[in-house]
Amino acid sequence: MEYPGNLFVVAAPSGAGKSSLVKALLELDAKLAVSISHTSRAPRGQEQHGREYWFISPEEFRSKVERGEFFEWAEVHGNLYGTSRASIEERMKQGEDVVLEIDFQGALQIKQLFPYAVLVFILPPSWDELRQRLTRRGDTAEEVIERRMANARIEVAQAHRFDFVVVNAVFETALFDLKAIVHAQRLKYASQRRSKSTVFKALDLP
Ligand SMILES: Nc1nc2c(ncn2[C@@H]2O[C@H](COP(=O)(O)OP(=O)(O)O)[C@@H](O)[C@H]2O)c(=O)[nH]1
Ligand SMILES: Nc1ncnc2c1ncn2[C@@H]1O[C@H](COP(=O)(O)OP(=O)(O)O)[C@@H](O)[C@H]1O
Repeated sequence: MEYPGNLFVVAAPSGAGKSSLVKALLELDAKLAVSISHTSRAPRGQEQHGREYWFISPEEFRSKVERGEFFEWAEVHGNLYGTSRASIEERMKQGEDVVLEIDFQGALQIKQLFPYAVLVFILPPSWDELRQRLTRRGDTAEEVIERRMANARIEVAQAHRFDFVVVNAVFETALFDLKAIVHAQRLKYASQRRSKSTVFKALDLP
């Protein structure tokens, strides 16, 4: 499948800082939009239906899977998550850029479907720091933290299948790396079209 916009996929073990980094990236870059996923997990804290996720029941999720409404879906930490076609197709058809913040299984499914998608894996600087971030966030029970730490080892073992790996030690440095990846991809894509105006647009020099 091919659409005219760029597609960026960001994955990371839980607590590595993916949501904070993508949020900061979106604030800096008005041309990027994040896709809102569907999930069968219950909302946490201040989360709102249609803002962080579309929260639906496991039964609704399964019937959407059967109707072929997802580009990809996966079970993560015991809950179901998926990227619906409706959430990104329209935007991509318009040639706009989309970021998917999903787990590594979903990222690899997206790469099969959209070989031009740019896959970025966010790494924590150490296992200890990952545990501390999960604990500091304060919304995750101790036994859940243990499960996430165990999953993190499985997830990090897949990092070599990604196009880029960004280490989130110092937040601003990791954000800078992400910005560089987005910029480079835009430029590469624009130059493939061999038009000066698209190259200038990608460089923010319209
Ligand atoms: N495959 C897939 N994974 C998703 C999707 N949406 C979120 N995830 C992943 O599901 C995992 C759990 O997310 P969440 O429940 O928000 O918890 P968090 O890891 O603490 O932020 C994270 O790795 C997300 O990236 C999706 O649409 N598809
Ligand atoms: N570079 C960093 N240094 C220290 N803490 C960070 C850094 N990046 C993110 N955090 C913090 O770590 C916790 C997990 O980040 P979050 O973005 O929720 O992770 P994820 O979406 O990957 O689960 C949050 O409390 C966040 O503020």
